[in-house]
Amino acid sequence: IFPWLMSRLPGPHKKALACYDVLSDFTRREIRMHTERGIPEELQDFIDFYLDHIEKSKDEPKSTYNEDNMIYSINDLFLGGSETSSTTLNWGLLYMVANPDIQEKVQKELDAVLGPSKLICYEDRKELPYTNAVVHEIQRFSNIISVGMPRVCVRNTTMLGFPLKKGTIVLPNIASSLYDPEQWETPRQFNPGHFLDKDGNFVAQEAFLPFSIGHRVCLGEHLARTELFIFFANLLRAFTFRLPEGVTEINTEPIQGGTLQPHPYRVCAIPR
Ligand code: HEM
Repeated sequence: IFPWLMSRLPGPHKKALACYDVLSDFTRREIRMHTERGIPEELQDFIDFYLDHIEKSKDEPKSTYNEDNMIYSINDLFLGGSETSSTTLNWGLLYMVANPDIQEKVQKELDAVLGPSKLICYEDRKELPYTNAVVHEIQRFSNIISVGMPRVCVRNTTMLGFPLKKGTIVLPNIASSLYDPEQWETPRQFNPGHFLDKDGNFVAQEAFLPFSIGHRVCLGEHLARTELFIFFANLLRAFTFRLPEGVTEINTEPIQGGTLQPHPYRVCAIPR
């Protein structure tokens, strides 16, 4: 909120700021490599498109397209796009260890539908309703964001009948939809049945909002959904996940932080 002040105050945030600088240096080097090779006729990636846009809007005095903003945007994609997906998968493996019957059912479905050498793609989810339901339930139950990004009302308004004054800060409570007892049969239990009808077909749910909703909905939603499905299905096709010998307790309580993380845990990945 006060970047100038924060960079001068001592404290643990200094480490985070130093990591951010390392990331920015990496991004700056990538941009330099692009400018040195020149913008190709056929634009290849995000940096090419952004550089092209800086060039096209250079005569617009109010343009916000500049190198600093490009660095912030690229860093946002790295930060928003890496920890979220890996934390969700981290939860997913923990839930599989805690629910070996569900893990086995996913593996049976994968074995029955996919050939052993077939590369798994996102389209396959249509033939794999149970696996798809499990991936959705991992996201619902782990609720990694829990409270979304703050919003400020730009004018006086009402929400669900409550008056809100201009300037009021509103925090979307994502957990309230992911755990809503009126929307989910067993909101506080890991239950892939939340996304299945009585015949075992996948059913999308309106209250499933881990990526939030509206104009500023997660930009990487589609990428994240694709990654989660493909990574999870590949992991369960190749391995069975079990607790190491002698370990009997599983802690599924989250550590509070930027995202809700599982406590560090050990599992055995047994090749199938
Ligand atoms: C499991 C994975 C992910 C979850 C649960 C998630 C969740 C969210 C949520 C709740 C928001 C806030 C939306 C709002 O302000 O209302 C958000 C924003 C955003 N996410 Fe994700 N995200 C995930 C993966 C990704 C990936 C893979 C990328 C990109 C590579 C990404 C990029 C972004 C960006 C750029 C924003 C800001 C959008 C804006 O303010 O307009 N996210 N995400």
